Amino acid sequence: MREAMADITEAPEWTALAEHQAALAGRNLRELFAGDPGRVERMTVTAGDLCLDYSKHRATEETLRLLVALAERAGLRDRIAAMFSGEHINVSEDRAVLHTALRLPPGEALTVDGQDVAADVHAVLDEMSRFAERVRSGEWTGFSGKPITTVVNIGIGGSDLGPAMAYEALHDYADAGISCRFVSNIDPADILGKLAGLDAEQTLFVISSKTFGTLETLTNAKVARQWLIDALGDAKAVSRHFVAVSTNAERVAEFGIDTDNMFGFWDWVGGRYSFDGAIGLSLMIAIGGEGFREMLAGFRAIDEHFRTAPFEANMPVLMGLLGVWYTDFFGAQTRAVLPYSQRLARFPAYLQQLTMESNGKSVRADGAPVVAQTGEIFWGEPGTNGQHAFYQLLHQGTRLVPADFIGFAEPFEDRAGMHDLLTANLLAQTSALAFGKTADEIAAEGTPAAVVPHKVMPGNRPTSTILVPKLTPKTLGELVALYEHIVFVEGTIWGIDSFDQWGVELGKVMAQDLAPALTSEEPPTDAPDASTAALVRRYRELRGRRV
Ligand SMILES: O=P(O)(O)OC[C@H]1O[C@](O)(CO)[C@@H](O)[C@@H]1O
Repeated sequence: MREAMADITEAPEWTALAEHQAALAGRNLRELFAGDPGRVERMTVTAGDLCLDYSKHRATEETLRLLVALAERAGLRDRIAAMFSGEHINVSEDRAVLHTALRLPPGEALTVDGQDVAADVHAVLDEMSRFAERVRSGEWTGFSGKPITTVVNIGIGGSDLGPAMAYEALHDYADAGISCRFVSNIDPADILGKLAGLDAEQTLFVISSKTFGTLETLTNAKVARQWLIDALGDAKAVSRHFVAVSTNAERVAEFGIDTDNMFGFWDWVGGRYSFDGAIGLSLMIAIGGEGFREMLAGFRAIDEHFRTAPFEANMPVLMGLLGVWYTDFFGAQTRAVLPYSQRLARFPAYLQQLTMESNGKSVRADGAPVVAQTGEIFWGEPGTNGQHAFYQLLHQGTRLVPADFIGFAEPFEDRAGMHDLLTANLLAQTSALAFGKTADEIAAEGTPAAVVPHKVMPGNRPTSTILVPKLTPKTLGELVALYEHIVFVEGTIWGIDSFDQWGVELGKVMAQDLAPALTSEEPPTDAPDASTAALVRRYRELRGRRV
């Protein structure tokens, strides 16, 4: 039986925040800015290369003081120390949570549960680098002796979203002429689409699965293996074209991949926290070991900042606390993440797993029901596409949607001043969201009275703006670590275990149970409920099977 946790909503700090919210609710951002010339300077914080302006939040100095007090009450300081030192803070699985060890600098020691974790991490990184270099230089060839030109990562969830997002973000740094594709869905359209046009002789498959037991990944991997054998006419080709990333050597061997060509990690790395380790192999092959290590340096810079900066100047702490502020004191349900970079198109999808699989929980770490709302719903699209789709609701809808805007000063390429226009749009949006336009201002422009209410821009809509010099391996690492730690801060306040994901298991088991009923030519037997039974019959009818 775990020790019962205190109810955070009963803490005086929570009550103080609730009272403060009531007092602040009637004040808008125009007022908060007008009465406070030092606001922007005070509400700007840097961490590594990231600069966050959080002045456009419905918060004052007092809000931040109270939020920081809440963090202290929740024991955030000790929790951070516990995570970094390898305590088993993933209580439901009795595991350490050590993704931060994946980016420890060479030479720094960390022993956890009697294991030299730092040495293990660097041994795998070195193996990955050696292998990546062999592929990149053409020394590692396919079965027929030709160099590899395409890497296909097969994985799902954390074994896909991280490397897929990072490859798209960093493909300009792919300097060895090797491109990557990512297959995840069990829908055959995914793998068939990604295999189309590939030259089997020059394709390397990286089968990425922490457990090596995931239905989607193993099924796709089998399809890929058959495709390769059909194309090259020899099953012996598999060993030159398949490598694995996993914690489970036994299953890798069972699948038929030589464990000499397996890159390992450990149960103290959660899937959604893993692409800065071996799960990033495809990315490393594309951008090289050096680029990958630059990315790790970015992660590390934010780890250090998170671990050491005072809460008042700590970017992940401030952003996490503001997440709690809107979720629990304003009733906000969602948070938009709006990168003004086409290269970060997959960043919101990546964050969805990172944040929602981590903090979408209704019980606390001690097994008792949560006492507050948890788990922001993350969503977003790159700017400016979102502006022409859903920003209408952000500006004039009835819901409060706090948003993170992410912009980059230096482009990779530019035509006709497009990059400055992109940035101008980011700045315009955050300003319009914050300060809006009043009925008087609209009427003064000569707008007919009947139209004025439709054009009123209420403003007072909170945003963070993160400005980054350039999208590089390092700054991508910084951005990802920032959100990893935001998740941690929120999870700590809510008292939940942010590192398990039991909620995904039931559906997986039920799908396995249902599959025979769909595929058999015999009449269907049991289904779990009447609706599902009827849908099974309908599906079989449509598929021309006996009902
Ligand atoms: O890497 P694996 O073991 O194939 O798991 C893939 C994904 O499946 C999940 O368990 C969710 O279903 C994720 O947490 C994980 O990232």
